Amino acid sequence: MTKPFKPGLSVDAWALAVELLVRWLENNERVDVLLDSLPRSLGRAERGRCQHLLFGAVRNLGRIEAIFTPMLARPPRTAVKAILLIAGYELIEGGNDGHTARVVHHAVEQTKTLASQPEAKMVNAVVRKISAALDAQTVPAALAGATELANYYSHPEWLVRRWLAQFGAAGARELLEWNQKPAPVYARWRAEGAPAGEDAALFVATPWKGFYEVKSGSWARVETLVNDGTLFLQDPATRHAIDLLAPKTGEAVLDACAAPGGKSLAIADLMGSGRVVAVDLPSPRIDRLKQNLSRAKIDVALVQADLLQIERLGVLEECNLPKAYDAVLLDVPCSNTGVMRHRVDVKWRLQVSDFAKHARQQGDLLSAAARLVVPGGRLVYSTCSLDTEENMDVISTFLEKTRGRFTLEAQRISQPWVDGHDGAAAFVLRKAVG
Ligand SMILES: C[S@@+](CC[C@H](N)C(=O)[O-])C[C@H]1O[C@@H](n2cnc3c(N)ncnc32)[C@H](O)[C@@H]1O
Repeated sequence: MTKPFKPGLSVDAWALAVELLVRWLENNERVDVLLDSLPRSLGRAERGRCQHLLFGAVRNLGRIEAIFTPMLARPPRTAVKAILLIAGYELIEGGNDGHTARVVHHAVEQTKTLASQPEAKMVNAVVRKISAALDAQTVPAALAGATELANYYSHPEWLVRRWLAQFGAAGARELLEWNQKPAPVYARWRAEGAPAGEDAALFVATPWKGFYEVKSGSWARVETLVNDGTLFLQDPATRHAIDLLAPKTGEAVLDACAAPGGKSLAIADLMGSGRVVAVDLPSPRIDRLKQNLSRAKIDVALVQADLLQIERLGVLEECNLPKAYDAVLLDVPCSNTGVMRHRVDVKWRLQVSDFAKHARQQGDLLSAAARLVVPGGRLVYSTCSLDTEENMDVISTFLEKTRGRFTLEAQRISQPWVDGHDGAAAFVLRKAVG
C-alpha cells in the first residue's frame, strides 16, 4: 500500500496516480471522486499529469492486464498492479527514442519507494515484457470476435457482445476506438457572441453552435470564465435535449432531474424570462446544482424532492410553484454508455443487469414527469445512453401505457462514431389537449 497524502508534502504526480489507482482497484471509488480528493495544494500541472495517468491506466486496464497476468506466478499486490498498469499505459502512449527504457527505469525506481526492492526487480522484468508484447500486438482484423476486441480495446467482453449485436461489427469497432481516445473538454459559451480578444486563443471552434473545445494549457483562464458564468463545461451532445424542448420566453419549464444543472442553465439562457423549476433528489449533487443555477440570468427555483413522490406529497404547491408545465425535461440516470470516453471507469462498473434496472426506473420517472405536463405541452425524455433498452424501448412502453395521451413528435440520437461527440438520445412527446 502506498503512503497516504500528507498536507504540504511535496509529491509527484506519478506516485499520486498510483495511490489513486490503488484506491480505485481496492474500493472501486469513482475516479472523479478520487481526483477531487487530491490535495488542494497540488499544482495545476501535477494534477493534470496525475489525472492523465490515472485515466489512461483505467481506460487501458483490460489490455494491459491481459498481457501481464499470464506472466506472473501469482497476482501482484495492489500497489504493484497499479504500477504495472500506469507503466503499461505510458508504453501504449509511446514516446521518443529511449521511451521504453525511461518507463522501465522510472517504474522500477518508484516500486523501490512505493513497494519493495524484490518487487522492483519483478517490475523491471515484467514492464520490459509488456513493452515487447505491445510491440507485437496488431489491431484486430475486421471480423475479429468479441474476446479479441474486448482485450485489445479494453472493454468487458459482455459489453462488446452487446454492441456487436446493436451496432454491427463496424459500429462497435468505431465505438471501442472512440472510447479509448482521451476526451477533449468542451464548453458552452454563455456570454453574448463568441470568445473574443485574448480568450479567442483558448478555444477551438466546433461545428456545433455555441460550443468550443478548450485547448490544453488554457485551464487557468478557463476556470475564471467558468466561475464568472461566461461559460459552462458541457459536451455538444447535451444540445439535443434542449433543442427538442425548445423553451420559449414566458413559459413555465420544469427540469425534473436537474443536478448538476447543465441543462437547467441552458434552458434559462434560452428563455430570457419565464419560470424555470429545477428538481432533484436531496443529495450532495444539489450543492453543485445551486452553484450552477446562481449563474443563470433568470430566476430558477430549486426543489429538493423525489420526482416519484412530488405529486402525492404536494411539494410544488407547498413551494408556491405551478403544478403543471408547458415543457418538462426528464434527463434520466442511465448506463452512461454514450459518455464512456469521458467517464473512463463506467465500463468496468456496469453490469448487464443494470440496463433493465435503469429502464424500470426510467419508465417510472417518465410516468411521474408526464403528470406534470399541461394539456398540449411537451415532455422531453433524454439519456446519455446508446442502448435501445434505455431509449426507444422506454418510449415504446410509455406510449403503449398512456394509450394515445402522448404522441412522439421527434427524436434525436447521437452516436459518437457518427457525430464526433458524446452519445445521447432525446425524444419529444406531446401531451394531448383533451
Ligand atoms: C443524468 S443526471 C441529470 C443531469 C442534468 N440534467 C444536467 O444536465 O446537469 C440524472 C439526475 O437524476 C436525478 N434523479 C434520480 N432519481 C430521481 C428522482 N426520483 N427524483 C428526482 N431526481 C432524480 C439524479 O440525482 C441525477 O442528478
